[in-house]
Amino acid sequence: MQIEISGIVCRYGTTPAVSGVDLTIADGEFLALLGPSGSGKTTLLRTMAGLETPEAGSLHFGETDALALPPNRRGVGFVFQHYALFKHMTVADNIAFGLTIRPRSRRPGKAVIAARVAELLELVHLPGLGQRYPQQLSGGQRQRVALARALAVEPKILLLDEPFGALDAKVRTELRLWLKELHRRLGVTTVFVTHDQEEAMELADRIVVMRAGRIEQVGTPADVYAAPASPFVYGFLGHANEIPCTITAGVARAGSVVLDEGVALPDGPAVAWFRPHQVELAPFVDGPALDGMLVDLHAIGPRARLTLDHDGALVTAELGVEEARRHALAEGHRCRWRPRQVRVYPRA
Ligand SMILES: Nc1ncnc2c1ncn2[C@@H]1O[C@H](COP(=O)(O)OP(=O)(O)OP(=O)(O)O)[C@@H](O)[C@H]1O
Repeated sequence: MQIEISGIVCRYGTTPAVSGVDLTIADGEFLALLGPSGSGKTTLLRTMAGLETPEAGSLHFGETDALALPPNRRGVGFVFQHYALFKHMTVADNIAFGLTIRPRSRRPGKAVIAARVAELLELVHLPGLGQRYPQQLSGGQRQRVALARALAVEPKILLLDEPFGALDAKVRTELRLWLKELHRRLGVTTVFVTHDQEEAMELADRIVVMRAGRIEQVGTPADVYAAPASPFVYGFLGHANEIPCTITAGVARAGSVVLDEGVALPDGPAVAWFRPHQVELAPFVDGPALDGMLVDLHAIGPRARLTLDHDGALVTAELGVEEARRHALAEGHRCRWRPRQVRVYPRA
């Protein structure tokens, strides 16, 4: 089911939460809403579910005006961060819940519901656990039950609000892969909220980066990572370094080092951003370098992480442990370095 969001504005009292969002989500797409706390992700998701009413804008699911429908008529399945399972019901009854509360005319018979529950338990890899209660399951298992419950009513749209937020890192990673596979099999249009850029990168077909109630950038994970539209997006997608630079006729320089030769910005001061793995240490084959004092050096598995003090700004570099060893580095040493690649933005 395609989702068409146009000019959505939401406010809590006088607090703006979503300030004019336009977005088209394709049928079958897996879309991540990514952004810092308070950027409006959850409010936008809840608006799609019908749990918030926007003060302006329109929302269509296919040709249908979704805002004209109550939540239970929108054909959406919803999963929250904290497994909102009914504690006094078995896993099977939890999963069946959405079907059993349907009006008699649309309610399937008991045998059909039991078969559907068994099928969903298989789907979420929990066969045979239907008679347990939620407290007899691990956190990861409870989230899978929550997902099975959301899927029971065969939603056209699945809305997930930090579904793995409360779980530990290992279980999160497992469930991510599992969710990706599930989405591939079912093809349900899925929108999920996360503030974890790695989760968004790994799962989503497209990422919507939100900031203060607005969309800052929309694109595939590769696009957003390779070409962040703003320093905000750049900084949000992973560890980032920034150094001042000067632009002259489209060439960005820091000291005598040419950082980029094709900058579409006017002459004058600007800021060059780069990632730790894009830092190169001398000896280079050729060319000038920047100066830095090594203030910290430690290895994390096969990678070495260095912190350089460059004119009072701290720059993080990351290289292979072997390469770091070849440079015979030690804290307190001066290094010559340069970024291999940068993105240049106007000075804020
Ligand atoms: N029930 C509420 N009452 C008043 N203000 C609210 C309410 N819910 C959210 N807000 C405010 O609306 C803004 C957007 O909140 P929202 O929860 O949508 O952001 P978010 O990006 O999902 O954040 P998080 O990642 O922390 O969940 C914030 O300023 C928040 O403080």
